[in-house]
Amino acid sequence: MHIGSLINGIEVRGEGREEHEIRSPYNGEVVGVVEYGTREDIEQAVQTAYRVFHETMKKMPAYRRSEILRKAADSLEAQAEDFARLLMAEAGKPIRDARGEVGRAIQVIRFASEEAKANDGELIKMDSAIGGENRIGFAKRYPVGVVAAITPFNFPLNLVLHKLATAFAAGCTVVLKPAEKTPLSAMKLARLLEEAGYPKGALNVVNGTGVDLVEPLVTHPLVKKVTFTGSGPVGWKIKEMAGPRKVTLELGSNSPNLIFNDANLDIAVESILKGGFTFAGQACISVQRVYVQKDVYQPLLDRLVPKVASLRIGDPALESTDIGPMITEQAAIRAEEWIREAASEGATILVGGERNGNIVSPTIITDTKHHMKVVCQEVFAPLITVIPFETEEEVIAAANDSDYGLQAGVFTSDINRAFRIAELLETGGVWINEVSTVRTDHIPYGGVKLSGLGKEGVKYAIEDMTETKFIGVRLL
Ligand SMILES: NC(=O)c1ccc[n+]([C@@H]2O[C@H](COP(=O)([O-])OP(=O)(O)OC[C@H]3O[C@@H](n4cnc5c(N)ncnc54)[C@H](O)[C@@H]3O)[C@@H](O)[C@H]2O)c1
Ligand SMILES: O=C[C@H](O)CS(=O)(=O)O
Repeated sequence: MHIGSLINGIEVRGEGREEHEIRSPYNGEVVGVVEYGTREDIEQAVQTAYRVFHETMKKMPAYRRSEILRKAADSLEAQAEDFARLLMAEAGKPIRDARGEVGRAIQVIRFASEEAKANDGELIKMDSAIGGENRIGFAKRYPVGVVAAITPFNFPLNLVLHKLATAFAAGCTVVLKPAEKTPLSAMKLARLLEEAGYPKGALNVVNGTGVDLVEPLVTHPLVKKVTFTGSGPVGWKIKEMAGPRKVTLELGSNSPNLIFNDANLDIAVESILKGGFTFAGQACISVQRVYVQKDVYQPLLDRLVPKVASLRIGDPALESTDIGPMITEQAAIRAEEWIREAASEGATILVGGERNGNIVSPTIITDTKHHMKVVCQEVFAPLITVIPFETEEEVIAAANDSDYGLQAGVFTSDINRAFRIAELLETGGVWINEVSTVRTDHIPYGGVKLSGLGKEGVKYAIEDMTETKFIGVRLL
């Protein structure tokens, strides 16, 4: 696959644009070539998106937007295996996980198709206010216009769709800057959306690095909303750049998962195994800090350690592979350094802790201290820390002692405790008897503290791509 950027339905390439190879994170094979767009491409893309918003999208009825999205979902379903193989190739995602991502992406488009036809406002009970008698009032939502979308490498299809399908459902147009490590699936998706009926220029994609392209994109006067998913430092910098524009930030975390002595340990262990190590832990809600009540601490480890040790590491193309490569060797080296640093300060590596090229073996660390990076920062690697606790108060304080707050998991069979803790955890979402890593694509999703700003989840992302206008009538 050789791609450029997509502006007004035309793939722009050549004319001095730099070529970059996309290589498999597993074996280094060339998977495709991308030509980086320029600042002028950003200018063209935003101008196009602005024109198409006013000339075309504003006139397109909701039922038509819904139909186009439905067609896109059908088309993605028909090409699901091709997309899964591309995700596997460009991101090194094990093929079973890649299929899972495509399955979710199809659902995202279907949710967006339904939401495109949902109510876009509400009637206000005007006479609740003194002076509101004989008035009719309603709040109606309108698309903001041009949306700038910036996306990460780890779910290069689904997280792109959380922005593109929702913007289209809302009636907005988009300029997308996908992760430079995984631009191929984004471009294949853009073509699919155009074939399904997106008007030319409703979706524009400019490929290249964030450093080069994001500042001119998010500061462009015609851009009305910036939606970013990625790492915290970059996200908060983008918010500063974006100034008065609406901003959504979906950032990282070091997700806590709390296991009480009345929990079903088998379910907890299976859930941690999946939630801590899928896609080599490269998910923002990956299980990272596992707090276990003292009397079940050793029994939990006795069950978990052998299962983690037997995860199958290797070629993401194989159906049997559980753990593939990390996205780059640099990312794997960083994880290895954090593990070594913790060990040098007294932490115990119960299993894993080794690196071979881009692959970090699935790792469990105990005897950690709060200040260790593997505890207090986002590890974003196949690594969990297991920490004992005694009381509910103690574990709530420990879980909340974090700069982040995206999702949490709590395992207990005591319904009162479950709700008590759900109220007290400082996170955007809490699961009971499920790990932090689970997300269905229609729930409100987004972090507090340094984990982000605003919500995604199809309906919620659409809301954030609209402005509410009050319209009132005085009855004469
Ligand atoms: N909360 C969520 O929904 C969510 C989902 C997925 C990933 N994430 C987070 O994303 C991170 C991993 O993804 P990543 O490595 O692709 O993130 P990243 O921040 O490096 O890159 C994300 C996007 O930002 C751009 N970018 C990078 N550096 C930039 C800069 N200096 N200026 C402007 N733009 C820049 C990249 O080109 C890319 O498009 C993790 O921290 C993870 O937790 C969060
Ligand atoms: O990496 C973080 C993502 O939000 C995980 S998911 O794709 O939404 O499940």
